[in-house]
Amino acid sequence: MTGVLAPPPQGSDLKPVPGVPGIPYIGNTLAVMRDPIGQARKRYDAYGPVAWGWLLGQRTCTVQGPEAAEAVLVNRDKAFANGPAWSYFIGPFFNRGIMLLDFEEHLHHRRIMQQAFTKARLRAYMDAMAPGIVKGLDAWEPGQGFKVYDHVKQLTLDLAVDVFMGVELDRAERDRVNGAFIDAVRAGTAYVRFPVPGLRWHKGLRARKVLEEFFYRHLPAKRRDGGDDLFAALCQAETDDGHRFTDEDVVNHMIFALMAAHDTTTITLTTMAYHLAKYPEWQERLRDESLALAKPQPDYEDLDAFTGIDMVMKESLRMVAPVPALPRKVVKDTSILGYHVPAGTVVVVPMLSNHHMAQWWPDPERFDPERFSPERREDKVHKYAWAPFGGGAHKCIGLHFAGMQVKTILHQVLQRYRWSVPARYEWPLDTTSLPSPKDGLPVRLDRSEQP
Ligand code: HEM
Repeated sequence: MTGVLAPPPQGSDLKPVPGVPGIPYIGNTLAVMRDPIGQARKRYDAYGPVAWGWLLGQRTCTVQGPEAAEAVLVNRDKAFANGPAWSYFIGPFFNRGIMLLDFEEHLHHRRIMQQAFTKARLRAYMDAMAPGIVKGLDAWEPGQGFKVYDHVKQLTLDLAVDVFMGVELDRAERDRVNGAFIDAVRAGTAYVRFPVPGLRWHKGLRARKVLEEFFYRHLPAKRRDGGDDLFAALCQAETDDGHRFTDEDVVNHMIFALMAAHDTTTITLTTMAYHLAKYPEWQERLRDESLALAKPQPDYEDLDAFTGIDMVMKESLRMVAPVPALPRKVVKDTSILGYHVPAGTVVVVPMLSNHHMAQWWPDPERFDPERFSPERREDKVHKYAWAPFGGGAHKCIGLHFAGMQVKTILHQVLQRYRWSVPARYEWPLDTTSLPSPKDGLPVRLDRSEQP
């Protein structure tokens, strides 16, 4: 049965938000998790761009399309807050991470953090990453059933220890920190959202303690000695007017940044690998581009020459947005595209399904990297039509880092390996949390004859 979210204020010309709430707390959650794109389409056809329903235990207003995304993410009258919305999912494990801060306080932290993402810093991260990529890829064992997702996840996790932490760890300590980190990320998607020993939430809280202890232990040396890693950069970051992070800030931001960087680049690389396996002509085109560079390891300036990799990366981010939805809590009555949205509502910008809207993308289910070619630039149709990195004050601070890491790794993979899937293979994408292939994306991996 249709019901409105809340009646608009008397005398206003705002419209009420329509929707089908469904069973309280549960609503349409299962259907949306199973098929977010199909459900979004149905909702749009029935109610238009702004509609509400129960989702994951909350009264949630889903706002579809780039115009609504812009209104929420640009957040002109500061009606939408990140902290209370994201905390519901990841608060206890990523406490006071920058994405969970709002308004003045967020801006203050963001200005300091920006110093850790300058071009000079990115160059240094790229150099720090190089040996780890070579070592990681050389250890891959060609054959049938090579699980791309699992291997890329391990690689990016190992790189995170080098580039983010910059601390020498023996294998046991590396595994302990990696394990804690994985538990903290998993906890965010726990069904049982209170600590029961053995279950995700409990493990997540324990993991947070392990990570805090680890970073506090290494912090004095980082403050003293500096280095080319993110941990050192956050310790040293200072704005022109002399603001720096406290020890507590550094620890909170490190734990959050690890999470923000790791799963997202893993998903991006896996989605690219999937499409390059399905479309071997694209794999060959990118390999030619990589071989034409004639360097095993690109320099920062070389990244611009990877125009094919860039288009495939953009198209992969369009087809599978690694952060599928951006939640916000409405902190004062507001309106979106002329609909009245009262304080207390959770608003969700569904980036994954936005990227599949036929109103904005011709033939949206088709893998077509050329749509990002200079001649076509289909993303130009609206500033927020393609927004896998979000927008506004919280726009991903690591987007250039992500591009650098993804392109550097793929360049190395293309030089060393070829990979394929059977012609009829379609990956089973799990969208119940951050997207990932249920089967790990098994491919046939062969060593490339070329150097
Ligand atoms: C392809 C890879 C990536 C994607 C798709 C991605 C996506 C996003 C998105 C959508 C947001 C905004 C969330 C919101 O508005 O609620 C975000 C924020 C953020 N990302 Fe990324 N990200 C990626 C890689 C990275 C990397 C590599 C880093 C760090 C090195 C990073 C660090 C962050 C941080 C710190 C924030 C919070 C910024 C703030 O609140 O001011 N991300 N990311």
